[in-house]
Amino acid sequence: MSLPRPIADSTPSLLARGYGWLPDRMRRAAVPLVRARLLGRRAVALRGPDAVRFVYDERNVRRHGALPEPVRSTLFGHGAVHTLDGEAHRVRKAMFLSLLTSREGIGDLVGHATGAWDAAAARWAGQGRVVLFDSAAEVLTEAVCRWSGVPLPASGAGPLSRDLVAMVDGFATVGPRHWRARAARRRRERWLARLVEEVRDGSAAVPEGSVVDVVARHRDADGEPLDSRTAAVEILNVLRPTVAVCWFVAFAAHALHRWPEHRDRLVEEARREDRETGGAYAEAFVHEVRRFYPFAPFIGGLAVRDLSWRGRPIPAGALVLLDIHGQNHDAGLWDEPYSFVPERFLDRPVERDELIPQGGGDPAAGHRCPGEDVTIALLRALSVRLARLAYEVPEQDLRIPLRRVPTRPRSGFAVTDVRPHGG
Ligand code: HEM
Repeated sequence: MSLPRPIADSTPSLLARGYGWLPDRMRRAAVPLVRARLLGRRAVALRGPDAVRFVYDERNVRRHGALPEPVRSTLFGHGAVHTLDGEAHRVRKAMFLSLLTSREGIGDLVGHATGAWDAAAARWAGQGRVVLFDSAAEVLTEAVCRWSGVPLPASGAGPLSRDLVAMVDGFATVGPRHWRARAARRRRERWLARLVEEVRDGSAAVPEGSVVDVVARHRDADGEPLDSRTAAVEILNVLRPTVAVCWFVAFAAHALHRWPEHRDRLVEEARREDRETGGAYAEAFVHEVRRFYPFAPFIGGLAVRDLSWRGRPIPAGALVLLDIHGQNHDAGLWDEPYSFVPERFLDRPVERDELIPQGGGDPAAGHRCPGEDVTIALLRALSVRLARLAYEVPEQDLRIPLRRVPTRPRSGFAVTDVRPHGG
């Protein structure tokens, strides 16, 4: 099977255009399939619920060998669950799902996060200027360490939170941000591998059933425990994305600033229902934050064999991308996709393969994010707290550049004159 004509490599264009690259290409294509060449490899990009089912079918697309080295050395780690297929993936994934989907476990994590937020908010009141992105990252680092059995460093949550943020911030770029991400990963993998070794030889103790305990005792599909470095990689695959919820916290602050009517509705619902962690409206708000604001641009794997998508050939070995950002703004799926309208999620159930900010399909059977319930619960509770917090928004650069991946409000969303109890 061959492509109609040679295609120039689009990697520089992707790096330069960021979130706009794929949706722009899609807009120009007559069919929802784009052909490109990335990192020297043939690539096709798809979108839509049918494409989700196609891409998440392991008979079509597999992950082994698909992730470029710069992404493995920053964002996910070598040997991570993201890179596995078949039985090896299912067994490793079951470990994550057991840790991340129990109602009780999520409730405990949210409790740690709201406790850390309230303590931090009391401190913010005495500070001149607070950058919400950075402060939320510290709150979430403190919470996830307490919850997962990872000892909080004596220096506090700050340096660790900056390393965890760096791993996400530097995966899709060249230059200093990328080198910071690599260094942060090396440092934290070494530190957590030592912790796993100490837990295994009995010189350190962690709570039974905690993330560190479960990962240290986990056995893979081959019956073998994880080597300590891979165990560290997987512990980081809980810590790092939990802290990455700070991107959505900054976006939630941005939304409440641009469209303040949502603030009253969040506060009013929490008061009416006596639910500190928010109700149906808070959940709809969170879904809209995850849909509307750009975070993960796309996911990808390799075509297992010669495939055909809507009659169009995809050669074996091609990189198959699912256009997450584009699908979350597809006018065929969402009315007025570029308007921020949480109510859209009150009117209809969330379809599994339509809203895909954290991947699609069934998380147990494929690679969909196992932390989606955690993300929603954390963001619900913190959005309500954010809505209740009184503060001023000083002059700053709140633009969200689409060329930067991952993006965020340029200023990180700074606030002043914080009054924790609504002034
Ligand atoms: C900050 C918000 C988050 C976003 C935007 C996000 C997004 C994603 C995306 C796009 C994927 C890839 C899906 C695929 O490859 O098909 C993924 C996978 C994953 N996420 Fe998340 N995630 C978030 C939060 C979390 C949290 C809170 C955790 C854990 C505490 C988590 C743990 C994971 C793991 C372990 C995987 C790999 C799953 C697999 O390969 O089977 N994520 N996430």
